[in-house]
Amino acid sequence: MRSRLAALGRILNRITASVVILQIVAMLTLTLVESLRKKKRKMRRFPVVAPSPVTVEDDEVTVYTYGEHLFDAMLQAINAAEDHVYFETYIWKADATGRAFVDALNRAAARGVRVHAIWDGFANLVVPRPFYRQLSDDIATLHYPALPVPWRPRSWGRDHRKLLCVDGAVGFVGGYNIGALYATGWRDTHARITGPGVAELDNAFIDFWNQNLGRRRRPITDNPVRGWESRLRMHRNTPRIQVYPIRNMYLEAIDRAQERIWLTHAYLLPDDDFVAALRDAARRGVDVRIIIPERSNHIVADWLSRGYYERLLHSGIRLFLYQGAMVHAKTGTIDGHWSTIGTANLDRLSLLGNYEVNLEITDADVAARMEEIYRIDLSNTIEIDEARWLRRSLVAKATESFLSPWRPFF
Ligand SMILES: O=P(O)(O)OC[C@H](O)CO
Repeated sequence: MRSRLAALGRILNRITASVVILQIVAMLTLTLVESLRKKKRKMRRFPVVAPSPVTVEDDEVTVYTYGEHLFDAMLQAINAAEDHVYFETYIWKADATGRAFVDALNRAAARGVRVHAIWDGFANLVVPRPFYRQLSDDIATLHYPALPVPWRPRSWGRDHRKLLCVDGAVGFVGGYNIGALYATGWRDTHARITGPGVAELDNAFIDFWNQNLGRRRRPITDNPVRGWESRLRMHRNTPRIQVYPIRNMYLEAIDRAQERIWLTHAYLLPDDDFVAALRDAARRGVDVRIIIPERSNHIVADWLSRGYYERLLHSGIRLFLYQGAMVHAKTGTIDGHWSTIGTANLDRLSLLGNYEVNLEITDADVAARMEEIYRIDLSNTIEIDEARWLRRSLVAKATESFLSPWRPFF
């Protein structure tokens, strides 16, 4: 009996290993085919909204939806810096845009501005090290380690944040990484803040820096004063202390919604509770819409994401596929009151894995701007029709199911 069980165990192990290998082969094949197709695909223009500031109490919030506009504003802020620059990015490409940031940071350091720069090691594995060596020795840097300590799960999170703070007077946060492709080819969203709300961003940067001093870095001793009742609040996922408030921020806002929940997300792989919250909202009559890229830059993520569509559509949630360009935004706006612009995707890596920052704004004027942007984005989408979606090919359905066990890894 024991030997039969052992034999059965061996067979099961082999089947499991074969399925896993097949899944990996399938994902690699999809990625390879897509990368060949991508080379032939032409980038298309997409509608954008000119940035203009919205007043929120003593702050001003400007929403950026086009990379060139944003990068110009960021470089302008660095060029005008007099006291300090805190710069943090997930991806920092070694191209013309990346170099423009190196040059601006170097110029700021050369005129005596205190400059700190952080970038993620894993996200930039393909970027040649000499690129970062162009940064002046006067700049305090943190190349966040590419490899975590395997036996310390708290070290597994990537630094997925995108932040810039200048002189405590102006700050930027949102989905944009630094690179030429993002300047013109991707539709993303970032916010620029001026006023006391910048302290929220400063504080987020300083905490991260001071938690990662290592042996050679000096702490930042600034202590930005943050208001208790501000309409602008920063939520920070911090794996090191096992705190992930961004998921909760979304769930709470979704739970409050009475009229509309309009989300735009690059990668849609929500957990079951998140899906349940959206479905509950749709069932109580809330207009729930999600804009997602028709084709993102990660084809495997797209296939995993498609596995959710049926359930979402069936509950009355409307899905809109963004056409001709990668939409990389991580935003939401609810009921004309609440908005968020941040770095967190709707996937496990962002909601329960990485360092992330999301700005939560409770303000009708900002929500109106976000809705205006949403309507413009909608004009560049095609809505998924539930009946047609149900008729998609059997191969497509099988691929979605076959890959679905990998969702928790994204
Ligand atoms: O991780 P994100 O959301 O900054 O997106 C980055 C792209 O996926 C890079 O391939």
